[in-house]
Amino acid sequence: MSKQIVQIVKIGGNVINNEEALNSFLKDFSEISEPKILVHGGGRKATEVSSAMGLEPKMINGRRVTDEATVEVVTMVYAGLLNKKITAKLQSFGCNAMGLSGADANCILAHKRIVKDIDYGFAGDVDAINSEIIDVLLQNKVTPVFCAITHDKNGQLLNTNADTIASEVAIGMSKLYTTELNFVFELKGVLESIDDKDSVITAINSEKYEQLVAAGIIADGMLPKMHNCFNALQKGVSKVKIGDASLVKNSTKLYTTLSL
Ligand SMILES: Nc1ncnc2c1ncn2[C@@H]1O[C@H](COP(=O)(O)OP(=O)(O)O)[C@@H](O)[C@H]1O
Ligand SMILES: CC(=O)N[C@@H](CCC(=O)OP(=O)(O)O)C(=O)O
Repeated sequence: MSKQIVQIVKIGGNVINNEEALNSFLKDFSEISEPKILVHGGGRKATEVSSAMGLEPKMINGRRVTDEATVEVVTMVYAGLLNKKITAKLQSFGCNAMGLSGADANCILAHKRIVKDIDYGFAGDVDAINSEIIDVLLQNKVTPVFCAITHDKNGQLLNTNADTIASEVAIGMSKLYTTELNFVFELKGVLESIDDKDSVITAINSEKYEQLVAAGIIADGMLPKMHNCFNALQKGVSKVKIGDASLVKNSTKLYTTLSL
């Protein structure tokens, strides 16, 4: 018997910061009939709040350098304000959402990110997804809403790229379901030219990806996003798409599909 489909949708910080776009996206998301999981970022809001508090935001290769003060700010912004706001909005659209960090029910276990020559501070890389507990929620028609905060089981919270969380949750759930992963952001897809918002590259495989990186066409936050897309495909996720909010409504043919 074929496995049931679960839709994993990741929403980025630029859409979250636009109240109208966020409401419209969440309404469409709540209408997805299959079991679904939402993962949200909020990097833009965290940058605003950090700056207002006199902390200088620093990103390297699309990831935030997270010192002790910053991990407190991002926990307040991601696991507090944004996670609860999104959950409440989903409830208003009739979607029984439950907002979670990776520490809740040990859903997402991570370790401090160690990369040669770069100290990212309290940034996390994911080790394990508690797919059994997530499945209990799905079986009870509860929609998990994950923010970008994980933990290390020693009491340390870790700031974790939300694209990575989406991809790891999709991989983890692939044991039990056929998983489809959708990255929703403010553009229509991966663009050939960042100045031409309609120049969507509709299909990218691993070879094309390497060419696009070498040519500098894929940069900044798109680097970890694409890396996560291919990681997901290699580890059992069935479909990966990148596009704007119309992706969840199935109302557009213009988006990027990834393949190995
Ligand atoms: N070729 C490209 N196509 C689209 N976006 C790109 C490309 N290269 C770099 N980017 C940048 O990547 C950003 C998306 O990454 P990020 O900000 O991390 O997304 P999200 O909003 O999902 O968190 C885009 O806003 C854009 O500025
Ligand atoms: C370690 C790291 O980079 N964490 C990210 C988590 C939030 C995120 O990914 O938000 P977007 O999806 O809106 O970019 C950050 O703090 O920016």
